[in-house]
Parts: sequence; structure tokens; C-alpha cells
Amino acid sequence: MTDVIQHKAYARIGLLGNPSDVYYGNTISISITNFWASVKLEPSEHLIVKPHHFHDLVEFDSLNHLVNRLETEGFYGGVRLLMAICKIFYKYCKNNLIDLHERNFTLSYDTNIPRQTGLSGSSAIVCAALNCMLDFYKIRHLVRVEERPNLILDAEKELGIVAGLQDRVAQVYGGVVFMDFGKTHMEKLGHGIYSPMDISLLPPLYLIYAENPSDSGKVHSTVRKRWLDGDDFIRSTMKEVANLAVEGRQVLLQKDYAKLASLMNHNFDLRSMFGDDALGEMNLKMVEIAREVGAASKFTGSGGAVVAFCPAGPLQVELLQEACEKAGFIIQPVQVASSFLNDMDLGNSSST
Ligand SMILES: Nc1ncnc2c1ncn2[C@@H]1O[C@H](COP(=O)(O)OP(=O)(O)O)[C@@H](O)[C@H]1O
Ligand SMILES: O=C(O)[C@H]1O[C@H](OP(=O)(O)O)[C@H](O)[C@@H](O)[C@@H]1O
Ligand SMILES: [Mg+2]
Repeated sequence: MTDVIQHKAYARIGLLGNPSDVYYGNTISISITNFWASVKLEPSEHLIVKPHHFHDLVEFDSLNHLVNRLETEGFYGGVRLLMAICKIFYKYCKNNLIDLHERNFTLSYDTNIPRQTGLSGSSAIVCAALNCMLDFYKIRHLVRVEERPNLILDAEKELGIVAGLQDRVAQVYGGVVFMDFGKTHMEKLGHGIYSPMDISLLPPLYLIYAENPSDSGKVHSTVRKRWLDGDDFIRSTMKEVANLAVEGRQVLLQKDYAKLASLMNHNFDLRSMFGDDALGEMNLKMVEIAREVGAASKFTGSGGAVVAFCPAGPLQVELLQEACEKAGFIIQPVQVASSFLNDMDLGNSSST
């Protein structure tokens, strides 16, 4: 009864096809153990959502400190995410006639995912919290794995954040997943078709990032509006982006890494549809630096971090490391997470 429940959810990299997940496209995404968010649920008398001592700072040294902090980190931390998933979870259970016991809990969180860098720090917090609640109420078998990414996305939608499913799928499934968000099954099933791939198909990848918060909701809103208005250029470019993941799946199965490099670069080039202002100068610089040494590179998400691949091998990796250090960017090898699904999760899944 008094057991503490704790779950981690990891950062993710959009390897190919992002951001077409927001637009009935396809992606290949990877869950990585380099960074994670963790959420703790402790039974308690009242229902409490605890602010994080750093990410939800409300006490400052001075007015100058407060303003500086808001300008670099924005207004929000993770508390709103935890509250939003509580609301979505409760409503989902109610609508699906899932009985919840009446005991209360305290939620707290921590994260080392660089903030708002397109590594999916937001949905990691939400995903870890959802896992805690599934265990607290012992209803894991009643909420299918394919549905869970939708709940996580709904929590962020509740806050007005424009985002897609790829982050949430990678964080629920783990490993490498090919995702098909085609309109037909999105409308018929209410979710995409998610096919885990063998993680050993991936070549060594590198993560480059800078402390450079960018708001994924803001980055996406203009393109989203143009897509909804039926803008021909945005619609056709987004289809092209989606096809890169479809092609990428075959390319990975054949271990054709030269082709993988060209697909990654093409993916980034198509992101120019967002416009340089939305993409951000520092983000563009990260991609440029990788390309200068002949590495393939693209955004992991909506901006802040870049995934790079060195098709020419270790010497090229050294050049890339030197170039990043010189420019003040952090670079580290990507550590791919294995699948997170257990027997109970797989037992209630219909499409994996
Ligand atoms: N590391 C973090 N710590 C606390 N809250 C975060 C963090 N990262 C994101 N958030 C919360 O999630 C919201 C959306 O973040 P988002 O732009 O999607 O970033 P990311 O690329 O990391 O997912 C932020 O406005 C903030 O409320
Ligand atoms: O633009 C993208 O590639 C992704 O942007 C968001 O992810 P984030 O890590 O918050 O930048 C969004 O949630 C994803 O669905 C997009 O593919
Ligand atoms: Mg996000």
C-alpha cells in the first residue's frame, strides 16, 4: 500500500521523417539512454503535484534574476505537464469505464534532458508520470500500448502545445520504431501502426546540442496553420518528408549507410519550409558544422539538438568532435535504449 512507484522515460531522436508525424506521415524514431526524466509517485493523504526546485523556480535572488531566468528558460516547468496528464488520465478512465480506487498520491519529477532542445523533454515527463499512474491504479492491462502515446499527446495538447505522436511512441515503446501515421488508420484505429526495428541495424550516431531552449509549439504553429489551410507547398513537402522514413526503413534493413546519410541530409533540407527564423541561427549552425566535415545531420526534433552520422568512420568522427568543441557545442555518442515493453504490455497490444 505504501509502496513508492518510480518510472523513467528517455529522450528521443527523430532519425527520419520528422515532423511529418504531426501530418499523417511516417517517422523512424529512437529512444536513447543519454538523458531521461523520472517521476516518483508516493501514496499520500492529499493529491499533491510537487514543483521541481530548479525547473519550477519561484524564488529568485532579485528582479534581475527573475527576468533573466524567464528570458532564458521561459515561464514553464514540468508542473503543468504533470497536472495535464492527471486530468487526461482521469477522463480517459472515466470514458472507458475503468474504475479507479480513491487513494491519493504525491507526484514529483526530475529530469536531465536538456530543456526544450527537441529531445522530447516535455513528453518524457508526461510518459513517466503516466507509467506511475498505470501502476498505482494497477490498470496497465486495461490501457493498450498503442493508446498510451495518445494520452501523453493529449496532455500536451491540453496545454496548447502543438506536437505529434513520434516522441510519445518512442518513449512508450523504447528501441527503434518505424511509425506509420497514415490518415486511414489514424482515423480508423485512432492511432498509428508502430513497428519496432532491430536496434543493431543502426550505425554509430552522434548527438550535438546547445543550451538553447526553443518552444516546439511556437516552432510548429505557422506550418501547422498553413497545412490546415491546404497550402500546396507545405502539403507536398510534408509528404516528401514522410517518404524519407519509408525509404529509410528499407535502407536500414539493407544497412545501406551511404544512402542513410543522404536521406538524413535531405530530411533537414526539407525543414527549410519552416523558415530560418523559426529554425534558429544556433540550430542551423550545428547542422552546418557537421556538414562541413562531411557528416550527415538533421534536427532530432523541432530544434536545439542535432543527430549526426559520419559515413566515413572514426577519423571523420574526430573531426566532428573537434569542430563541435571549437564552436562550443556539446557532442556525445548516441546510446540507443532497448525496447521497454514487458509481457503485460505486449499481451494487450494489437498491432506490434
Ligand atoms: N527539461 C524540462 N524541465 C521541465 N519542464 C520542461 C522541460 N522540457 C520541457 N518542459 C516543459 O514542456 C513544455 C514544452 O516543451 P517542448 O518545447 O516540447 O520541449 P522538448 O523539445 O524538450 O519536448 C515546456 O514549455 C515546459 O513546460
Ligand atoms: O519538429 C519535430 O521534429 C518534432 O517536434 C516536436 O518534438 P520536440 O522534441 O518537442 O521538439 C513534436 O512533438 C514532434 O512530434 C515533432 O516531430
Ligand atoms: Mg516536446
